[in-house]
Amino acid sequence: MSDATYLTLEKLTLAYGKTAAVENLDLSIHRGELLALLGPSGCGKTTTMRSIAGLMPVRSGKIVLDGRDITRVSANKREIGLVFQSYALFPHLTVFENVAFGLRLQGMSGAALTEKVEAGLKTVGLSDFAARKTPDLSGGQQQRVALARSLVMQPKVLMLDEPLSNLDARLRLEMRTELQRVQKESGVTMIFVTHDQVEALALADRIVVMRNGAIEQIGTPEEIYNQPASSFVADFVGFENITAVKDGMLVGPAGEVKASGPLPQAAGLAWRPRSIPLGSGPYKGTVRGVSYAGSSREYVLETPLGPVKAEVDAALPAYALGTELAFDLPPEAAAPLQKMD
Ligand SMILES: Nc1ncnc2c1ncn2[C@@H]1O[C@H](COP(=O)(O)OP(=O)(O)OP(=O)(O)O)[C@@H](O)[C@H]1O
Repeated sequence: MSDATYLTLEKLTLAYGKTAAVENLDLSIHRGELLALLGPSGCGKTTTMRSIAGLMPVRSGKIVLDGRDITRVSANKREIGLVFQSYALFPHLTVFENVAFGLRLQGMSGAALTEKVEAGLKTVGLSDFAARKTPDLSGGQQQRVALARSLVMQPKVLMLDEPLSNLDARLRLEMRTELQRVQKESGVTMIFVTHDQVEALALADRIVVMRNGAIEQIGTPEEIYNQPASSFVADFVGFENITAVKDGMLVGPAGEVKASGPLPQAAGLAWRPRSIPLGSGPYKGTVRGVSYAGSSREYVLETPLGPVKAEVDAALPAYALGTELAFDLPPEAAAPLQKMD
């Protein structure tokens, strides 16, 4: 991956009729990068991806790819590949012919075609399946065909819409690794859309968290996971305890308490359940929920701030429902948030 900007979205506004789905979006993507567009349903991920592919008109703003303004260039002239959630394979054609399809449309044939298709199938690990019809493949294999079919066209950018959502849990893990490998080996710039934070964290070089048609935060998986900028991102990546901060107080949905230590410059603080010490600390809460998760137990405490979630090692003695427990919300163990809802 190089640092040079390869694909740029400048003040991009996209709308359906009078309703803006994406507004004033600025984003720079590097060559060879694997970028995730992450966000809840309706935040504008698909709309953004469709506009890059040329399938959604741009209301205002600009899309520049490899130094060329492609804002008004038609989809088939953009050199951008798209792998849909449904794969959209031709069921009556073999794997080989599915992968060859776009190349044939370009007029390629004979040995050159065979060589390209075989290389594509090899990249995705499907060399032995060239003669099969696509309905006789597993979901993961069908996805590999869709991937090979796009890769052989040597797109400048390959976009994938929820690439793993149709696969079962085991295949999803396998395809995650596979996608990463193919991307690193082919060096193709990839953008994938997902609403699954685990998938985005596992796969992407950088994550763009979207919300209501705008970017909430951009960062590496580590930055998004450990240093969420806002309560929205914190909540999205599993910080289940979030308080606002005001005049030395922690402010929760039900009330406020004095902070147990010096507070950083921040609008709020966020803790994952495993950062909450149980059994000691200046605050008191009552156990209202316990759930066992193999190696740990998660407790929901009723507290003056509102519900607090804490996760402790399952090897420790369990607390019964109704037990009153001391706990802490140590500011030094929290992620400081710059923006609160
Ligand atoms: N064809 C359409 N006509 C009108 N509004 C639409 C259309 N498609 C999407 N929208 C609206 O545009 C906004 C962004 O939708 P988009 O599909 O880009 O979100 P998304 O983040 O991809 O969601 P999902 O994860 O559910 O696919 C939403 O408010 C949605 O209701």
